[in-house]
Amino acid sequence: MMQLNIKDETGPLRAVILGTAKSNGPVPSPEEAYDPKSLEHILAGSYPKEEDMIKEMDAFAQVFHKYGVQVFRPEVLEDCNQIFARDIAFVIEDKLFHANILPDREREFEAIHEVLDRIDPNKIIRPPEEVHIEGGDVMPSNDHIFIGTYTAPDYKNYITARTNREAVEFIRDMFPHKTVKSFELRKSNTNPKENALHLDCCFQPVGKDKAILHKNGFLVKEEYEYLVDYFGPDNIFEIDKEEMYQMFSNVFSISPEVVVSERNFTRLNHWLRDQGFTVEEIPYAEIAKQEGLLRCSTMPLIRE
Ligand SMILES: NC(=[NH2+])NCCC[C@H](N)C(=O)O
Repeated sequence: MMQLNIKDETGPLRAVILGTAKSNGPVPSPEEAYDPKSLEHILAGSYPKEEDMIKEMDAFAQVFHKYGVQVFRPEVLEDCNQIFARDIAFVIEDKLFHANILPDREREFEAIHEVLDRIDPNKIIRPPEEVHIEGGDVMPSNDHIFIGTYTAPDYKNYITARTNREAVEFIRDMFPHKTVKSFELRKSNTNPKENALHLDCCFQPVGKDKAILHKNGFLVKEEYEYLVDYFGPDNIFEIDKEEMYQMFSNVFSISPEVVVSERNFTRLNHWLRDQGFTVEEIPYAEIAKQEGLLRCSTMPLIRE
């Protein structure tokens, strides 16, 4: 049996699910897109090629190998986009939550059965149907859990709004001893520069006390300021609209000292090194075209 353990975003990683770009399917039609950045590339004829994305994910797997992390891959389903393992499930402490994801993406969950079979069934939890929640919006931080959400009355008009009010209440009930703090995120179905698809598209803790943050991703000023206060203004790396579009906040921590980042994120990688981090740079610009990056492609199972 596998003992799940996730308390934060940066503890030393021991086991992870890494998505796969194999049999990703044909280029979707504009109507099939469920995020504005994919839509942009579908319309421009620059949608990423499977072979290029496979290479990028191989480079990511190599880094895990280098650090001795146990890596699970989903079973490859035919013509199914399984890159973003983050959203289909998430682990908090010793429980794995089966996300109530966008119906277009539901098939992806069954493909992680190799991992599910190793987990005590009592530790696998499926929230009730009315709870919409995806792992990209959920971030445990020791005695806190941060959740990205969208609760305005036009929620159902946004295919980019994936985590609802019921989800915040559900997580609160599950973890009564933790502070569950929610953040209203800016949503756009058509403009990727005005869309924080998930919380990890505008915010990401790094190390023990630092964070990458994008102000415009948040709809409520006080909620953004809560995070600035939580980490302290000097510990925040604020990114602009263009950097958020490139997904600067979607890097991935292997430990409090080691961050995997995209090789073109010059300003961020420089800052990280200045702060004493080891930065493992890999190419991930093709996958970035689908509005997800490194954190989105992983689903951590065990951190120490
Ligand atoms: N955790 C994330 N930010 N995941 C990104 C998922 C991107 C994917 N195109 C979607 O719209 O579902």
